[in-house]
Amino acid sequence: MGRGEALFETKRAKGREVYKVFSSTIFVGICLIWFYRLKNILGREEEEEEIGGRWAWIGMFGTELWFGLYWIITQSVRWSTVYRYPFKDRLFLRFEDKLPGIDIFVCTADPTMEPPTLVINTILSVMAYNYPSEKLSVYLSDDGCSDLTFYALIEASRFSKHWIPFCKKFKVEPRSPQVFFDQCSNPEDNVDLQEWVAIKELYEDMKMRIESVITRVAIPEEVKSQHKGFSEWNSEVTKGNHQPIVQILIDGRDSNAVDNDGFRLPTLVYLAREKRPHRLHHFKAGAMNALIRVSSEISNGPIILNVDCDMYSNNAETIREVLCFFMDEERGHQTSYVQFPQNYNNLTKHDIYSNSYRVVNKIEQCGIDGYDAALYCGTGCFHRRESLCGRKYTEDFKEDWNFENRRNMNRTVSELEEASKIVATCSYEDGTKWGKEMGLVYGCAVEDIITGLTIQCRGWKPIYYNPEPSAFLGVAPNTLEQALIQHKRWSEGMFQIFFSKYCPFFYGHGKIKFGAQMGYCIYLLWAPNSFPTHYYLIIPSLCLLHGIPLFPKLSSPWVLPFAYVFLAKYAYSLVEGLSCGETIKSWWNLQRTWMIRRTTSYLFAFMDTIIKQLGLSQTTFVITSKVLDDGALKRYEQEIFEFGSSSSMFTILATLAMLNLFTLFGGIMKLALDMQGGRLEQLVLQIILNALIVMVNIPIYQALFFRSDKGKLPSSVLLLSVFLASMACLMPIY
Ligand SMILES: O=c1ccn([C@@H]2O[C@H](COP(=O)(O)OP(=O)(O)O[C@H]3O[C@H](CO)[C@@H](O)[C@H](O)[C@H]3O)[C@@H](O)[C@H]2O)c(=O)[nH]1
Ligand SMILES: [Mn+2]
Repeated sequence: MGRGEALFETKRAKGREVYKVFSSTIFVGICLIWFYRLKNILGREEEEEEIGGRWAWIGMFGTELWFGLYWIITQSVRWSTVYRYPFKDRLFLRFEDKLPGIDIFVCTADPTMEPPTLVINTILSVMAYNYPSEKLSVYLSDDGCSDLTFYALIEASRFSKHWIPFCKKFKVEPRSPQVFFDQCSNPEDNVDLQEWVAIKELYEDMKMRIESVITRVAIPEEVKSQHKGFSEWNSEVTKGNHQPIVQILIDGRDSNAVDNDGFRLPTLVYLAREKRPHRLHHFKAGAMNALIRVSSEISNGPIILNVDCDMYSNNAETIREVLCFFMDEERGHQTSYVQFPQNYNNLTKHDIYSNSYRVVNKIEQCGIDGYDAALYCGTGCFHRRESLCGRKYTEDFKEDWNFENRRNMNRTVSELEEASKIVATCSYEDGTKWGKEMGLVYGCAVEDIITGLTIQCRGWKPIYYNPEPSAFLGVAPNTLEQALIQHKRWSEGMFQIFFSKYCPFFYGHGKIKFGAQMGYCIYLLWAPNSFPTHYYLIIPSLCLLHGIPLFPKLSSPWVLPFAYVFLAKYAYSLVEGLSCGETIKSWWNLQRTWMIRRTTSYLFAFMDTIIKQLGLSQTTFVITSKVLDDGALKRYEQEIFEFGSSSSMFTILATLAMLNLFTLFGGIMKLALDMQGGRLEQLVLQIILNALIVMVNIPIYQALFFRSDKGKLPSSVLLLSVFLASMACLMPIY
């Protein structure tokens, strides 16, 4: 392999031309549907008089117009799919002795929802990367400012002396100890049995110590005496009100900081940035910006990896692969960040809450990448420090990869800590560009997406890379409520971007490609999908009950576009899903999940966005919990829907389900009594639609009527939903 060969390659997906032809036929179908609606609304007056439902028809037109336009937007990312291939052997030949320093940021925010053992497993997995340890620096940002998390990190720093050499010696994968021991309850062939038993025991002991401290709530005095850092937690410190805390637990420059085999350890730093009441802290974006500054004082690596506390490294080689995208002589200097997909290790077989995002990860993200606009998704992302800190891309930009040049070797640990505290105060950002043009952008619940967009608009070209096996694995929300809360935050944050000055069509105009602008809008417009979906779930069913036809009759040729668009779209979606690794059942679950998200999370997100636009409330960030009680966990594993409370979201779901049940039976009964063949022919499509909705809702009926476990829907929800659905059925339709 000679010098100068590219360090990575980009390939375009095949078969896109065929797809373009196919999607054009769907487009024709959609236009015909629009035409049919318009024609009927405008020119059907006499007939109208007797059947009624004019407004219902107008609503159908509006709904189908929206769905059609939204479908067009989703096409952009299917026309330009690219795949990336790094060559890490070439990197090895050219750069092995010149590898740069890497700074790794892990964010945590709450010791109960994000247990310290989970956090340190992530920390240990990234400390153990197959990379020169003295060039790695790992930073934990603790927005919970919890001495329990701090204690766990001290324990992890000690355990790492055993864990890192063990991983490197036996090429262990994955390098999260918990996951590693869970996955192989018997040591594999390549691992020495004695050493395996010894290290497992050390791990279990450590875990027990951490958990026993957690159950005792307060840290025992004898533990506190082990480290000076505990003195920071005096009686006045609370989560939302405390001084900045920076503790360098391992100083990678120190020649005494070595593991059991005598090799240098990575730097390890604990950070709790200052927080004060009445001071906005900007959630994760604020934490990340503090991390950027603190790390620039301590290690100042040119590349920053950022992971959420649950996203452990699943492949020890990842850093070298990523460096190919940054260090390629030809194109590397354009790369701002390399984003990996968010994958999870706690998915069930048929993915009941549709957390796998297989099509998004394998097609849509690659499609946006094809327009040089890979999305930044907040975790599993390697950034170039310069581009993240607001630098504009210029052709002559050249990174200084030299490790020694960048790092301050002379300052003592306490000098570094003091300097870091200054940049981690609340007031440090006052009057600066942090949160606007520097670092992560403030004021949006999806700080990641908006930040990625601004970086692209500064001329950089990010990369999306989806290797096998996954580079990172995390914890997906495993109750319905958690999943919906997450989607509410996401869809709200994204819709807010659409309305802000960052709307890709304006902000990105002339800076990113039009396809990319459309690609962004697939996600930015999640929230407004809620109304048309509600409409389609309610009105055709009610009209069925009232005998008002909304679709062409079966013998009319106008049935064809409806049937074609529906069948072609769903058949394609199924094929696409299966090709990305969905099962038929998980695909079916996905259709249900979309319905549920759109009718609940997106509805609330839409309304809250409007309220925020009016200036009536502030951005918040509701953290998704990563723990579950045993009963709920068991139900999750058995793929039984978890409700268990009477939240308003569940009431909406139950009401929609009951309504469709009533209208289906009511509508069919009425038809049967009527005995008019012509009527039936006119309402067939509505019956089919209504029946499909009922089928999708089966788990909700089970939770309402047939279950007795804790995760069922409470009877108060049943009563309320029956009441609301009946009222809706009594409503006249115009
Ligand atoms: O005030 C806060 C709130 C959250 N976090 C951290 O942010 C991360 C993501 O929070 P989580 O509750 O797990 O939300 P998810 O929906 O799983 O996060 C996804 O979506 C977020 C944007 O909504 C991105 O920030 C995340 O990176 C992305 O994984 C976690 O590590 C938290 O500890 C903070 O550091 N400070
Ligand atoms: Mn998460």
